[in-house]
Amino acid sequence: MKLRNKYGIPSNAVITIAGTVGVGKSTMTNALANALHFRTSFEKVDSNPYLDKFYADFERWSFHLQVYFLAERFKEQKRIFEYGGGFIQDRSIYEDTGIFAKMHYEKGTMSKVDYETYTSLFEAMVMTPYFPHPDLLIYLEGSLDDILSRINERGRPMEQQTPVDYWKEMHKRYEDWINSFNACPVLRININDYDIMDDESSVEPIVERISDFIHHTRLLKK
Ligand SMILES: Nc1ncnc2c1ncn2[C@@H]1O[C@H](COP(=O)(O)OP(=O)(O)O)[C@@H](O)[C@H]1O
Ligand SMILES: Nc1ncnc2c1ncn2[C@H]1C[C@H](O)[C@@H](COP(=O)(O)O)O1
Repeated sequence: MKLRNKYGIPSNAVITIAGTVGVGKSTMTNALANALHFRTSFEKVDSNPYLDKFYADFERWSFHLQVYFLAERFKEQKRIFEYGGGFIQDRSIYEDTGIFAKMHYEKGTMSKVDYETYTSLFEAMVMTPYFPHPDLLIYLEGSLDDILSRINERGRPMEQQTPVDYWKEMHKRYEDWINSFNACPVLRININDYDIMDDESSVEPIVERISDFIHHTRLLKK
């Protein structure tokens, strides 16, 4: 029996996976999409025309990269809407502004005027009643050491060449961000509490938690 039926997950649900770089979002996106027979929405990394340049020179490319990600995520949002849901999404649009753009502005690698332009574009596109929020945001959390090991193990050169302080700053910001995030319901999962790489069946307890969560929050909405 499909796990989706067993746990009564609505076929139109939209679940977004959030968390810092390297924490395991893409891996979780694939595992959940396979288990639930949902479609996936991934962010563009290999074909991203700005990412390498951005890591080589934050100041020069941070605005370009944010605008690129915003456009890509918005197109994905439209695709999800057109299919009528049933998606697992790798990273939420909220992290672009709440983590990345804010961090680069506050660290001085994005100018004030660029940040304001970006923020007003984000608000015009996202903070409207027409933008559907996900049914659930799964927040993956883990220790900085575990995450640094995963970044190294994955081996994207531009991330490995980035100073550890960058990932440390991001890790701290993620914790602060999730503690005040309220755009949609949040399910927090510690990366030490599952092992989907070695044991595919360990996704089932996660599906069960998702089911409890979605049913609870849908009941509250009624
Ligand atoms: N549950 C897990 N257990 C062990 N390693 C994992 C797990 N999830 C992801 N990884 C490894 O961590 C690295 C980063 O995972 P990835 O899913 O690409 O992270 P993200 O999408 O959050 O950047 C990859 O090398 C991946 O194989
Ligand atoms: N909005 C963003 N600003 C800067 N960098 C970003 C943004 N969104 C993603 N990224 C970077 C971080 C990683 O190097 C890659 C992919 O992210 P991952 O968490 O590994 O899926 O893009």
